[in-house]
Amino acid sequence: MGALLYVVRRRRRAREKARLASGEASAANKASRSQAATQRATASAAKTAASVYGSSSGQRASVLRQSSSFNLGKSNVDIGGVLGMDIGGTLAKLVYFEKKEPPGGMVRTCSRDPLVTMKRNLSLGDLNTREQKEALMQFYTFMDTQEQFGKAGVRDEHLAYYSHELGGQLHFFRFETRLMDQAIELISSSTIHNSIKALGCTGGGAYKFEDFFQKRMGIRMLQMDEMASLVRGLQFCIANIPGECYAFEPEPVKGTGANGKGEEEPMASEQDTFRNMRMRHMSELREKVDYSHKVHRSRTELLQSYPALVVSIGSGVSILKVDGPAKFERVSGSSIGGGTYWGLCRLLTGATDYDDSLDLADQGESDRVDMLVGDIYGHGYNKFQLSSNTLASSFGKLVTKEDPREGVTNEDVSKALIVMVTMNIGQVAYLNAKLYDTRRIYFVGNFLRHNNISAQRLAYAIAYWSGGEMEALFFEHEGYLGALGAFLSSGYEDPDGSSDEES
Ligand SMILES: Nc1ncnc2c1ncn2[C@@H]1O[C@H](COP(=O)(O)OP(=O)(O)OP(=O)(O)O)[C@@H](O)[C@H]1O
Ligand SMILES: CC(C)(CO)[C@@H](O)C(=O)NCCC(=O)O
Repeated sequence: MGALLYVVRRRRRAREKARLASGEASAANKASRSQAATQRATASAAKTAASVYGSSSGQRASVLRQSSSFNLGKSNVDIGGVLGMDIGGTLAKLVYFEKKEPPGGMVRTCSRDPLVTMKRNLSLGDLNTREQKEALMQFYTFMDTQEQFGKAGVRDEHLAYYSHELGGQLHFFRFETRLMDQAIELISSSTIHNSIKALGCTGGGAYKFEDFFQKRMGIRMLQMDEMASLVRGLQFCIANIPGECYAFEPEPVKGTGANGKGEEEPMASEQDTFRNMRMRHMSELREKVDYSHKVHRSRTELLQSYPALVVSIGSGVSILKVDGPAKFERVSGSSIGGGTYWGLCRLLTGATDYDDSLDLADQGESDRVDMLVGDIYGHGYNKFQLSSNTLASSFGKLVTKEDPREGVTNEDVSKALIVMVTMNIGQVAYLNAKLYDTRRIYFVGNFLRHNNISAQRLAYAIAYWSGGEMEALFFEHEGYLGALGAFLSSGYEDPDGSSDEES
C-alpha cells in the first residue's frame, strides 16, 4: 500500500512536471486549431500516406477521413499511457495496448509482477471516460490503416499478444528511423496526436527527436533509459508470455557419435590450452552441425536464473549482465552489429529490402568469398586443431583473385557478411559470459528478426565453445523489448526514473 501511495505521489509529481514542461504555449497552440484545419489535415494525411508509402488505397483514405471526423481538438484527454516507443539508430518500434475482453472470455487478472499491476491500475486504469474511449478508438482506427503502408511501416500482426495481466492486447509496429520525418508528417496531419500529451520513449531517438515531437505534435517524450527498458521488457516477456523464450538444439540423430555426425570427438592433447580448444570448436563450426531444432525453455527456471548475459544486437551491440529483476550493468559493447551487416550489404550487393537480403543469404555459399585454413596451408593446421575448412579470414579469398567479383554472387556476399558479423558477436558474447560467469546468454534485437542463420550459428557456437556449459536463448519479440519496457514504465513513473533501476 505504501509503495502504491509512493507511486501515486510520484505520478502526480510527474504529471505536474509534464504540465509545466510542455507549457501552456503548446496547449494554446493546439486548442486554437480550427475545424477547417482538421479537415485540411485529414485530406493531407491520406495524401501523405499515399506519397510516403507508395499506395493510394481509397479504403485507407476513407478510414482516415472517418477517424478524423471525431475532431477532439486539443482536449484534456491523454491516451499516451497505452503507448511505448523505442527509436533506435536503424528502426523505430512502437508498442500499443488495446483494452479488450480476453479471447474466450476467461478473465485472469492477477500478476505476480508489481510493475505490471501498477501499470494496469494506474496508467491503464484511467481510460474509461467517453472522451478517452473516443480518442482510443480514433487511435486504433488510425493504426489499423497502417498495415496497408507497405514495407516501410510494418505491423507485426503475428506478434500481437493478449495479456491477461494487463487486461488487453499488445500490438507491435515498426518503421525505419530514417523515415521519421514522414512518419511525423503523417501523424501530425491527422488528429490523433491531439489526445497524446506524453509518450514513454526509449532509445537514442527519445533524445534526438525530443524537440521534433514537441514542436510538430505537442507530444512530450518521457525519456526512459534504453538499457533499463530493454531489461524490463525482457523480464516481462519471460514472466508473462508463454513460449516466448527458446533455444536451438541439434536434431537428435540416432546411433551417431558424440558430435552428432557419426564421428567421435577428436581428443584434445594434454598441452591443449583454452585457446586451442576454442579454436578447435570453431573449426567444428565449419562442419555445419545442424542446430535447427527449436525448443522452448521453462519460464520458471529462467526467472530464477541469474546472473545472465543479455546481448542486444541492434545497429550496434550492447552487452549487459543482469543480476536480478531490474538489476543490471552494461559490461561491454561492439560497433560490429546489425547496422554493419545491413550497411555493407546495401553497399556491396545493392540490396534494397532487408528481409529479401536474408532470404538471398540463405542461398549463398560463403566459402566462395571467405579464405579457409586449407586455402593457406593446403590442408589443416593440425598442431592447433584447425581443420582445412576452418574460416581463416572473412572475405579473404577475394584478395587472391584477379577480379574479386568473378564467380561470386550477391547471395554469397550476403551470407559471408552475416557469418562475419554473427561470429564476431558470438565471440564477444562468449568471452563476456566467461568473464562474468553467466550460463545463459539472451540474444535479442532486430538483427535476429527473420534471421535463423545467425540464431542457429550462435546457438551452436556458444554450446561448442563452452563445451555445453552455456546456452544461447532467443525471444519471439526480440526487437520489441525496449519499446515494451518503455510502455510498461510510462504513466506512473518519473520520466527519468529509469536511473533508479541501474545497479
Ligand atoms: N526491416 C529492416 N530494415 C532495416 N534493418 C532491419 C530490418 N529488420 C531487421 N533489421 C536489422 O535490425 C537492426 C536494427 O535492430 P534494432 O531495431 O534492435 O536496433 P536499433 O534500435 O535500430 O539500433 P540501436 O539500438 O543500436 O540504436 C538493423 O541494423 C538490421 O540489421
Ligand atoms: C549506442 C547504442 C547503445 C545505441 O543503442 C548501441 O548502438 C551500441 O551499444 N553500440 C556499440 C557501442 C560500443 O562499442 O560499446
